[in-house]
Amino acid sequence: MALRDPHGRRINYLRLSVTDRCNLRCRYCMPAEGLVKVGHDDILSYEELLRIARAAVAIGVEKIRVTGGEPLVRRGIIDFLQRLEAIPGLQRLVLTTNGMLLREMAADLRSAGVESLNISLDSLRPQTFAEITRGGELRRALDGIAAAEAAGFEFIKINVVVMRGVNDDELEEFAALTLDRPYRVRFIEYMPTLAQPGWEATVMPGAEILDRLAKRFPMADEAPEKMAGPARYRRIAGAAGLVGVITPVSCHFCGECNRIRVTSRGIAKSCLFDRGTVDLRPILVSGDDIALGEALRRTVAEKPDRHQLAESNGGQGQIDMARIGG
Ligand SMILES: Nc1nc2c(ncn2[C@@H]2O[C@H](COP(=O)(O)OP(=O)(O)OP(=O)(O)O)[C@@H](O)[C@H]2O)c(=O)[nH]1
Ligand SMILES: C[S@@+](CC[C@H](N)C(=O)[O-])C[C@H]1O[C@@H](n2cnc3c(N)ncnc32)[C@H](O)[C@@H]1O
Ligand code: SF4
Ligand code: SF4
Repeated sequence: MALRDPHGRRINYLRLSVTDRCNLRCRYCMPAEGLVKVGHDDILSYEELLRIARAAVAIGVEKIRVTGGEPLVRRGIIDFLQRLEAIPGLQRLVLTTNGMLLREMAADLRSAGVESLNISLDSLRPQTFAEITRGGELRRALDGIAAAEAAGFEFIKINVVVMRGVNDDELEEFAALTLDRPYRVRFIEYMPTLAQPGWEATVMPGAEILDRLAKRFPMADEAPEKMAGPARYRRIAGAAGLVGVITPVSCHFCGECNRIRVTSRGIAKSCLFDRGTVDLRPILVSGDDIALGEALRRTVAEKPDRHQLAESNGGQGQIDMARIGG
């Protein structure tokens, strides 16, 4: 029977963070010095992550998105993904990455059974890219995307966090990438996850982004994909790919929320912004996988109907994106 939360939403999607480490330090996600490192013993083993994934599938999860930190920096990730993909009942295994290691790993990800990739890319200009990521090399990210295509990943989703005054002058250039490539370029509203007074000035609302693009390109709405996340898409006339917006700040897409999250430290979260959490570690130690499923059901039962970002959390700095995985 389908898994539903108390608000009647069907929950079939788990975002599983496998590490909080990262090879970049994006300004909107991490402090300059990085996060206080969690010891290897505090991070769940692959065996434990697999038990959680199996328990989740047993209660109704059909799609798992592996995330981080940066998931590709964890050693042994390919073998783990292969085992994850083999879980009976799991329909879709997908992954979000910053692309830095795709040049070396894209082909193995494909063979491991990862169905599609979401790749973060916030600028097409080397200097802006380096500023946002605090030292990242644009060439590596672009080579990573090319390697993913060469490995057979077809509909690559490109995540662009739009920040007014930082990269909002590149919207049209990003949208133009979809003209002859089948990318899904998604413009994401910057979320105030780190303490930042005056964060509102940095957010460019999705509606404004679409208005800007409509001035330059003729576009039509596209139907959402199955088991999809929060992006809403349009297609520029004649384009191979799609442009989309993800609007966590200006527009509540919470009414269609379909997901729960588990961090690499074994904390199940009912909502990206909510502090209602269930610690899975004591249950993992007990070895009782039925209880693990029950704990995940409790997480679903605690899902709020929507986030309170605009009302309460904004600029307070309590959302640890790199640990939660977005
Ligand atoms: N507010 C909110 N933001 C989310 C949620 N899920 C993803 N996001 C944000 O959306 C952006 C893109 O996330 P991705 O990891 O690419 O995943 P997605 O777009 O949800 O995934 P698919 O639709 O499965 O491709 C990130 O900035 C996430 O933090 C959510 O449930 N709530
Ligand atoms: C936390 S990252 C983890 C996966 C991987 N390291 C990556 O960057 O794709 C997942 C997504 O969250 C997004 N994200 C992180 N902090 C954000 C913020 N403050 N506002 C909007 N999106 C954010 C990133 O751009 C990325 O697309
Ligand atoms: S957004 Fe992704 S790549 Fe950037 S610091 Fe956060 S985890 Fe790392
Ligand atoms: S903010 Fe929370 S309730 Fe809203 S879509 Fe995201 S996870 Fe779901």
